[in-house]
Amino acid sequence: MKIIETGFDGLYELEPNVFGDKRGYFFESFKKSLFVELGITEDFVQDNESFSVKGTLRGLHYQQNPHAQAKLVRVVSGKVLDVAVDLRKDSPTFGKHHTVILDAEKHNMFLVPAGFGHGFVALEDSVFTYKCSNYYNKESEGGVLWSDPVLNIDWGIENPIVSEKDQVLPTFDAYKQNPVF
Ligand SMILES: Cc1cn([C@H]2C[C@H](O)[C@@H](COP(=O)(O)OP(=O)(O)O[C@H]3O[C@@H](C)C(=O)[C@@H](O)[C@H]3O)O2)c(=O)[nH]c1=O
Repeated sequence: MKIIETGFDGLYELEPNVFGDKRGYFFESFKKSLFVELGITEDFVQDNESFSVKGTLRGLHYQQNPHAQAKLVRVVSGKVLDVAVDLRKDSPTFGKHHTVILDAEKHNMFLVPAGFGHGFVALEDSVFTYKCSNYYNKESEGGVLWSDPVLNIDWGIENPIVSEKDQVLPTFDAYKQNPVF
């Protein structure tokens, strides 16, 4: 497993070792002992999967403490642009974001720690899967508006398909008035 630094504390891209042969491929998508060796000690307790048609955008989401979640995300088919925004008010990268293309053919993953807003746009029809270090808790859900110009995220798309809930998330300036991380 190759771990790629992003310049953000706790945020990593991961590239597993993939064994290809005439049948197809094999790789270890999660192995606790290996992650611990890499310094990733999250206790993942829930796995999620979603399917998004090309042009769908989900995010930017988080759960507040004590239900905050680290997420280990990847796509099993298709390709997405994945985005993590640092929402930790005392972080040197507060308000900044990092993007990575998650590609089913590359099998790469993104480890997004608690304290980040997370979202993605499907560049193709995509099946997205992720492990979470805390259970879903509806009352703890929060988010920041994906299109907020203050965040300056280049999603590479003009009119994405967005849920009603995600169209009315607070701006980053509003989040800054009452940060939760
Ligand atoms: C996230 C989640 C949703 N749900 C339900 C609530 C709702 O009825 C339905 C769809 O939920 P949402 O619209 O919030 O799904 P979605 O927009 O895909 O939410 C996800 O977005 C990405 C970007 C993330 O980072 C995830 O943590 C999660 O917030 O699924 C669960 O039952 N468990 C869960 O863990």
